[in-house]
Amino acid sequence: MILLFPTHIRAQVQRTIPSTCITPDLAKTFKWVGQQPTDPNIVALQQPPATVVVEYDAWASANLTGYVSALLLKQVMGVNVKLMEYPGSRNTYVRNADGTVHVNVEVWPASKFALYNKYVRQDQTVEDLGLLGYFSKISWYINTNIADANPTLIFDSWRSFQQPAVLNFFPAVGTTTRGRNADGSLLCTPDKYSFCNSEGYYVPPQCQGNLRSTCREYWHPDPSYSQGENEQRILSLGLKLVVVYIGLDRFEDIFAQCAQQSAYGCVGYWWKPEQIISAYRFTEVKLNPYTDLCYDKFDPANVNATNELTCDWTIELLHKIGNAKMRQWAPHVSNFFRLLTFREIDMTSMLADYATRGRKAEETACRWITANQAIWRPWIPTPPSNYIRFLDRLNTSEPLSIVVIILCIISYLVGIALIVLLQKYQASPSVKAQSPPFMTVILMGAIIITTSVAMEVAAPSSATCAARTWLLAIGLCTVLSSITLKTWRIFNVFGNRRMRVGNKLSTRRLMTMVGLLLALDAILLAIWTAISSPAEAVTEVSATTFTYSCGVASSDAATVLSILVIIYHAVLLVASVFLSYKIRNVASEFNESKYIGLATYNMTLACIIVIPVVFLPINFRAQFIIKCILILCATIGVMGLLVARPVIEAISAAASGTDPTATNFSGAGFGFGGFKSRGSSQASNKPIVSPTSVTGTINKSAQGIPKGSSVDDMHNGVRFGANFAMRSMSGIIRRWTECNMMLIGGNNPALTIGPVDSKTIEGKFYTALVYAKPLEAADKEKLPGCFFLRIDASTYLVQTTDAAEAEHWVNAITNAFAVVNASHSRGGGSGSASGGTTTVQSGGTRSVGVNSIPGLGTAAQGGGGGKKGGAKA
Ligand SMILES: NCCCC(=O)O
Repeated sequence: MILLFPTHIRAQVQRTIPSTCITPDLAKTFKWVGQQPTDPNIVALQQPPATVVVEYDAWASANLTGYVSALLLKQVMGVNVKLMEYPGSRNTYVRNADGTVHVNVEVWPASKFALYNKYVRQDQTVEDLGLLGYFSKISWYINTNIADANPTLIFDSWRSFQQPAVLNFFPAVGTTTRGRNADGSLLCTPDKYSFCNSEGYYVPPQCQGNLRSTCREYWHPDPSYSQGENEQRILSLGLKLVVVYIGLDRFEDIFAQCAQQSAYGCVGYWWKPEQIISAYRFTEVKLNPYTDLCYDKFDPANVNATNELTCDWTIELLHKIGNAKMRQWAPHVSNFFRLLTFREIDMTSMLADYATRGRKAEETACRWITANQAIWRPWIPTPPSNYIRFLDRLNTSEPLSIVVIILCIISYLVGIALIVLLQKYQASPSVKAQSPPFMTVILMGAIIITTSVAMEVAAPSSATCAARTWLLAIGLCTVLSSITLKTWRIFNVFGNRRMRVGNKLSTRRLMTMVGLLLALDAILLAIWTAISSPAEAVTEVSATTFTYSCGVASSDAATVLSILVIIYHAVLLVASVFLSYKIRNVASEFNESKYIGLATYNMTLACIIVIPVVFLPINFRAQFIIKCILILCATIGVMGLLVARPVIEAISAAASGTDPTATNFSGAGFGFGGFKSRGSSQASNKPIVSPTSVTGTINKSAQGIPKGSSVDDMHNGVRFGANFAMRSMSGIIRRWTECNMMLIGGNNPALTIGPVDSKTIEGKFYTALVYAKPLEAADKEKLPGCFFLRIDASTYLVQTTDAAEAEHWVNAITNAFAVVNASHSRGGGSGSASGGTTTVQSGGTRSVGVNSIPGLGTAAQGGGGGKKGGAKA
């Protein structure tokens, strides 16, 4: 059988459910509503869903059943009910299956077996919620008065409608106005019901053409009710009737009006139980008794002469149907509808009340509820044990919150202190080299992130939930975009050999880019906020406790937006990691790739842990502390590695007087600022090379040489530098150290570095793998007179008097070690580095050690002046 579902274009109506019927005191006894615990921490939560849509189809008994169930659900069980009246019943299975409605309280099954099989048995998208309790039957009725007024004629048999003498009492075709849909179209049109003609009538062959005037009107409220059955009966029984579809809204009045007079007859489709049948005088028309066999020959989709229907309707046992998933998401509502049953007397008494007391279904339903508590009381299920749950929320005075608040305060103080110190030391090379404007922006980002963590302590609400996400995202974007763009500039200036655009990447330009990235982030966040509507949401903690956490509307669009926001920040994070990796070998004062790498590693690790922790179903306190501590550690780490480190270097340099920008230096320290004013080099003592007392020797040789200057001893092939400043290019805090340097040329070259402070630290003697390199142009301006010295794998910055002096040393070292370095590279490569280094005792009295000159890296331990490994001394 083909199932046809005509489109219902008559609008459905939402009915208002009164809020006063059951007294609050009575409702409270069922323990679903009105539970007001004295402890303010106990909150009674209704189970989802917030809204259950109850359908009833537009006739009186269903209207009453709908109102009784809606009033009880709303007022006794606290469920939000939307009560919908539908004009046609046939699509109720589709509506229940797709969730447009959740329940239909009164379904007439006889004409819907095929639908039942499809949706309940096969698809299982609709659930049979059981019998409603009262019986029903559809019939043809005539007004009793016409039969009483004409006792010689028989009106109440189907055969009467083959008799012209009887038919003469009934309205001629076209007398009664046809019903229309809200859009003005006729109720029955051929596109929706194949049996109807374009005039909106069903006209059987025995009434077509000239025969039309011999036929009379048969009144039908709606073509979707018992679809095709009336039409096939008229055809199969050869009745002289044309079906007029009047519409349910007018049918009752027209039929009741007919019942109250005897001048004309009317025959139409109606049913019991129903109020007009009991309130007015109607007589059922006798049809052949119902048999299954009789209905087997009927096909509602094909009303024609090849099919047949000649018998009566069967008695129907009405039932309830509902959306199959309701059992999971609203078990208490599903249980209520399973238990809902009315006796015959309940419905007939309600219909009588409805007919006689103003036809207001909500009032009749309320009167019945008030008078029949004993009947409906068993329908109300007992609330589940977890219906009332304790609210367990994070308190600002509990230890976890206090720990987070203290960490936030520390983070704020570190951030603010660093901003102040940045201002103070902005001219110091170690600070200046890292671009103070970027460091300030990074600190501001860190402070914004800290604020987002502080918001975690505040109770969730629409405002705090949105603020947490906004602050975290904007803070992250500020930090990451600053790091990325700063690193990008270094990459382009020093690392990217193909694209030298360094000069174009001014700080102002890069700051504009940071602003653009932030603007894009803000746009993404604004769309995310509009679509996701962040707000507090109930989260189960246990069977008896719940908490409020931040949640978002669950929709595909919201998920996509959340993923986009995460991807946007992940891209910035990956970009900063990638660029810091790319510049890892750039030998520049600007290069802090190691620290950027460490900072981004911290942040990546925090994200890798925080994101799953936020989504995992773990205890909200554990979530809170893990999330806050990780974010704060990463934030403080970023401030420490990228800002505090150069600031501490600057403070340290200023304190020791080795800050090249310092205008004054203390007597104990070494001031590069004073170099240039110390005059020209002058020859003095000839250095004596002795492996056993190198430091003492070069320090003796340094006496009398102006600080920072060099002398060449051409006779011995020695170049001597006094009071240079040296600093490692690696290490967290890189301090300048004052030292003397002696380069010995010839077949066995050697570089001796001796600390000026020879009483407390030791010197070194290098015989191979010693390289020198000039600074990049950008560095030269900031660090005048400096060159890079690479010994094995460690790189140092050495500052001499001026650029010419630095260049001289670069050339001298490169030339002196050219042959030895080449043979080491060919032979053992850099692995032989330690073999080229001998640590010498200071003053011949001190023991040999590692890290003997702070800031100059680690030297292999050597004997008292002996050479080790592959060194070619
Ligand atoms: N009350 C009559 C309903 C008939 C039908 O649902 O088709």
